[in-house]
Amino acid sequence: MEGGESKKDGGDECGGTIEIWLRKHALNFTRATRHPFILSIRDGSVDIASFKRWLEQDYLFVRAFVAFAASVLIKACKESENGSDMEVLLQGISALSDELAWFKSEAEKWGVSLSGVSPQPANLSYCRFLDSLMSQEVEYTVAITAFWAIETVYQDSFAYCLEVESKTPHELKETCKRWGNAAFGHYCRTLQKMANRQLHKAPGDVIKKTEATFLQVLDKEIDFWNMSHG
Ligand SMILES: Cc1ncc(CO)c(N)n1
Repeated sequence: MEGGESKKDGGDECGGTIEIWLRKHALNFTRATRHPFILSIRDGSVDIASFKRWLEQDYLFVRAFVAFAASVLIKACKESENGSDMEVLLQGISALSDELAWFKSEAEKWGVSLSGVSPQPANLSYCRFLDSLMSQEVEYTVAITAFWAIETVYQDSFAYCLEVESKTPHELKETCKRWGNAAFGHYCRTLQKMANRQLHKAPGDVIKKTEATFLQVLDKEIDFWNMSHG
């Protein structure tokens, strides 16, 4: 399909299935990673009430995301022929533990109480979608690609807010660095290789299902950013 027969990972940075999809669905990807909320952080015009709403809702999302990450880890242990997938995902889960602690301290910094927050409809819908991907019937290929996409939307969005020309307010730099930093970028590229490797050996129906799931993730991410408008 993509010709890279000599590559054991099923495709290099420009020739894997994921790279093809990123080109094919560039508009959707851009909508998810260059959302008005992100643009407002980058140009310094961000409404702090919107930021606080995002912070509250994302804390709840990350708690649900931990369970999804655990389900992807289990699939990797059972299905991946590559033992290093499990190690990458285990490290990712350990980073999510730091992330939850970070949300708590960040909320305190902004005077936001996380204990009484209830999830908004877009958040509930995203969490239900994650739940559906946790089922045993969902292939590792589908799950690891969704996992990659979820992390990558944040990486790409927040890295954009850290570019030299950006006017991101100082108080939000730390938030942007959480996902926009180079190490997180490297982690996302590792996840991308893992997804590509799976897709390279997947049957056609699973590839189709994975592409549809990727597009669903992008839609859910856009709806999630929309919540910040209140
Ligand atoms: C909604 C959302 N998508 C992706 C991430 C990345 O972990 C996050 N924290 N929240």
